Amino acid sequence: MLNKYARAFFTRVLTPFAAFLLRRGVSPDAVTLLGTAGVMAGALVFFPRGEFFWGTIVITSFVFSDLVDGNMARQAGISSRWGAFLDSTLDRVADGAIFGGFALWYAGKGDDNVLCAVAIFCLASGQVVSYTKARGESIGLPVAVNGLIERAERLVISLVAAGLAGLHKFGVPGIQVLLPIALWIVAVGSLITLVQRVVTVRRESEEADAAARSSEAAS
Ligand SMILES: CCCCCCCC/C=C\CCCCCCCC(=O)OC[C@H](COP(=O)(O)O[C@@H]1[C@H](O)[C@H](OP(=O)(O)O)[C@@H](O)[C@H](O)[C@H]1O)OC(=O)CCCCCCC/C=C\CCCCCCCC
Ligand SMILES: Nc1ccn([C@@H]2O[C@H](COP(=O)(O)O)[C@@H](O)[C@H]2O)c(=O)n1
Ligand SMILES: [Mg+2]
Ligand SMILES: [Mg+2]
Repeated sequence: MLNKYARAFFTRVLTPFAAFLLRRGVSPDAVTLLGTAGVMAGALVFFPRGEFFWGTIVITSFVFSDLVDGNMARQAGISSRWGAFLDSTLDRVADGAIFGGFALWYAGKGDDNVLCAVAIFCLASGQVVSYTKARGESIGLPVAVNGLIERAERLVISLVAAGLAGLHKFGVPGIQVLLPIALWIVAVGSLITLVQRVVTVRRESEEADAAARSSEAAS
């Protein structure tokens, strides 16, 4: 939903910044790499220590690079297969660091095995959700479904909750409960999305196989 409705808005807002970077000689690949490094640092330095507010601030400063890199490539007319591969692959790395950071907190000082497991489930299911689309497309299917919770939703739900939960350290009472709630929502939403995508791939692959068999029989 966010990919559909919010992308146009962010494209308008970020286009001047992307043009500025291009004028300064920065490449889209450099933005992809630097953005991922920033997200990883924010997630792995701050989240395992329970510093959710500062971790979210650092991650938010870098995560929008994922919208800037493609914007730069399109403006400069240099969109490439390599760029698409690098972008998607490093998305997986960044997501691993974010949910891994939550899991490390709950495995350590956060001391909650159930939430540690939920965070690991969010990490794994998010990766599998993205894989279903990539693998389906690689075998020639359209995978014409996005599903309930795509990457943008996973990030917005968990980061808004983490940022607000982090305000607990500044004296806001009770607010830390938002992070467990968000992780449960992302876990359940990702499971539903996974089922939606698998069902779609199953239907599309049966249709494609049937069409191939009938054209073989006809010839
Ligand atoms: C006192 C307040 C303290 C709290 C501070 C909190 C502040 C802010 C908190 C959060 C901000 C989070 C922003 C997150 C933005 C995410 C942007 C982003 O990276 O989106 C990426 C997404 C997908 O891009 P790609 O096409 O490159 O990726 C593809 C995708 O990954 C596919 O995976 P799949 O979806 O299938 O699982 C892969 O299959 C594919 O390979 C891959 O290429 O981009 C978009 O979707 C575009 C839309 C982005 C919309 C972002 C909306 C942000 C909206 C609001 C944030 C601000 C909220 C502020 C709240 C403040 C609370 C008090
Ligand atoms: N280093 C890069 C990054 C991205 N691209 C191209 O942009 C597409 C992704 O667009 P986003 O708005 O989601 O970032 C990607 O598929 C590539 O075509 C690129 O060329 N180089
Ligand atoms: Mg990108
Ligand atoms: Mg991306």
